[in-house]
Amino acid sequence: MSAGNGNANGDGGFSFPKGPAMPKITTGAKRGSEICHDDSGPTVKATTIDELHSLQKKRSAPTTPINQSGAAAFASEEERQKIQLQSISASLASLTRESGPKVVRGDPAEKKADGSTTPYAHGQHHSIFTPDLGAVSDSSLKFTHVLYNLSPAELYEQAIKYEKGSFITSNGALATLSGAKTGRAPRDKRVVRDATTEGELWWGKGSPNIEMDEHTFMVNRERAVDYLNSLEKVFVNDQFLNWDPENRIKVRIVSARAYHSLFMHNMCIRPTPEELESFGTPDFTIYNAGQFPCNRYTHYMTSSTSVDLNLSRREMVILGTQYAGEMKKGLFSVMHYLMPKRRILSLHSGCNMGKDGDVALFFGLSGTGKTTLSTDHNRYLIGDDEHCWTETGVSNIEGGCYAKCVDLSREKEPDIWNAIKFGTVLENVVFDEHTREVDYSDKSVTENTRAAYPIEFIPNAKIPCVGPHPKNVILLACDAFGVLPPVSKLNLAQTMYHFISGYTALVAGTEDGIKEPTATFSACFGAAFIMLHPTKYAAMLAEKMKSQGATGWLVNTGWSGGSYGVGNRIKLAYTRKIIDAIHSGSLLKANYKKTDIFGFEIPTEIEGIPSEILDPVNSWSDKKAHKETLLKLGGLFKKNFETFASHKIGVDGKLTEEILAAGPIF
Ligand SMILES: Nc1ncnc2c1ncn2[C@@H]1O[C@H](COP(=O)(O)OP(=O)(O)OP(=O)(O)O)[C@@H](O)[C@H]1O
Ligand SMILES: O=C([O-])CC(=O)C(=O)O
Ligand SMILES: [Ca+2]
Ligand SMILES: [Mn+2]
Repeated sequence: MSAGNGNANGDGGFSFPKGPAMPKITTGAKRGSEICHDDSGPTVKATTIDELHSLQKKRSAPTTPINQSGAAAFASEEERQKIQLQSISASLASLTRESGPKVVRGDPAEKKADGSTTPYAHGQHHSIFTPDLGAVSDSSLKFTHVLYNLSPAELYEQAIKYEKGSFITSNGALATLSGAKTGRAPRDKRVVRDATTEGELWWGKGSPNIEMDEHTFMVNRERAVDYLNSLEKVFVNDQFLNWDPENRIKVRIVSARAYHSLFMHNMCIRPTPEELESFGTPDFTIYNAGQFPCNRYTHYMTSSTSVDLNLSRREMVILGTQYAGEMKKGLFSVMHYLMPKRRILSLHSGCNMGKDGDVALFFGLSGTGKTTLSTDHNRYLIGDDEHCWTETGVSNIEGGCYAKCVDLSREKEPDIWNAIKFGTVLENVVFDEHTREVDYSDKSVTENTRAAYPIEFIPNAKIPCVGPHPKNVILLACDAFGVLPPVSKLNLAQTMYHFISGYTALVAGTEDGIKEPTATFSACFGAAFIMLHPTKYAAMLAEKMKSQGATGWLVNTGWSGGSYGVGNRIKLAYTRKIIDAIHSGSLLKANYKKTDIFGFEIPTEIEGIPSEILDPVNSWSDKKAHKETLLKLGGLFKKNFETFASHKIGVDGKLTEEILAAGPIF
């Protein structure tokens, strides 16, 4: 038994040997022979642990001095915050009861000095707003905490503390789950049909606008608002849409999840502190109560999901789906209504620009390659999904990108790979439980795994995200039939024909319920989001392409050598070479031949690509099957176009005729 060591006693506990007291350890007694060195470095100023913690966080000062001369001249920061909260309280108001909930800024979990977490209206806290009206319901007795435009770091903490399924992956991204819905639910989208929208919007067969009445909208709005107000805290994002300063839209997103707040932080344009100070009233508000279902006893509700757009009220309500893409695409629908009113064309397209200022648009349905191909290391990225084309050029609507992650590889898509880092939202991906390394090939949750990141995460993003008029208009189709050529040069009428047709073989997953590629036609390469008749957008596109002398191209990013199941998807590396040849202008100078049925002009050679794949018939071993499939697809195009045959496109009757003649002929 050695002195100084504890001994196990009979009870399995420890006792110390009695005896002379241990010699006291002294330090620094003899210079040069210390056994323990003195630990008395500089000490912290705090005397209690709470005080120490209070030192850690520096208070955010008002970021700019209050502008006394400008329009937004507030007496004090306190008053400015009060006005801001008043505006948020008004946004959250139940329209059948009180004027708005009591709101307070900050995290309810953050204890105040006196240990309380609930603020009092007459307390000293300066970020409180209490409406004057008396309480007529229990919800008006409580406070709703507002987490206003939180930073990514704060949102990470909120998500990890309070939202199941939130994790930090090894690359620093925030992995989240969107719940039962992992794609948009277009069948659950409703648009209010009222005196104004009745005549303005596209209704009926083929239209994405399934009508609902104003009253039903209010029922759902009340449901969403009551749900949000019942929570201890809500997230509020005040942001912008559209990089064109003259056509910027102010949006407010009220949501219940840090995931949704961070997603919109990344996807919308982030205001500077100065811009936020003078934000004022939003032009459009989203109420995202996605965790809460809609009530199926409500008229027009055919499932427990409802995504409702009311253009007159400038509001959108989300019930029964947590898939964040609904917010992004809901706002896009709004832009598809607002912009054409200003003679601006809104486009479901990616957009990038070369070193010499040549701009290309990439149209295509979900999964056809807009994000993948517009993210090009040799070009400036203007945006990956939603743009406007004005009298002066193009502008991105969004402040971020939303990339598909299925089978993502560092080697094939390095810029997207590197954009997945701290701040990025990673939806529905699977990762190693220990290392937190993401396995992008794992589709256990969904095929439609996504990364949402701010556009500046792409190194060659063009900030501000605007550019001159497009030179090339590239229509992307992922042809599961494998009969469309890898690239075709189109004349204007053909470009319009294919723009209105909007063909692809939908890649699994983005829209709820679709599991395998199937042929789809979606007008303007985004019928789910347009608000007016497709010919309205087509006429504007024709007019702009004509006046700018832009060239149209159709690029098949889908199958080659046979249909889905027999052939293979065209190598991304080949598609990139094709796109390079379009950008450089070399493809315009190539030799062309005309194809049967579709009458496409196809190049006979492109540098870096085996020439035999340029004409699909060469890559099919079964020539008869090829011909049959080509005719089958041609038939599907014809049938789809029937509904447009009776519509005049633009002012020029001649163009309409040309467009009708630009489809497959057999
Ligand atoms: N030849 C190819 N060209 C383009 N993309 C390809 C090709 N082969 C495979 N892919 C894959 O197809 C997917 C294209 O998806 P992308 O995110 O670019 O779609 P998107 O058009 O932006 O759709 P959404 O509107 O839904 O965002 C990517 O996962 C990409 O890796
Ligand atoms: O909206 C989404 O979920 C993804 C997308 O970009 C599209 O489908 O076009
Ligand atoms: Ca995309
Ligand atoms: Mn899209």
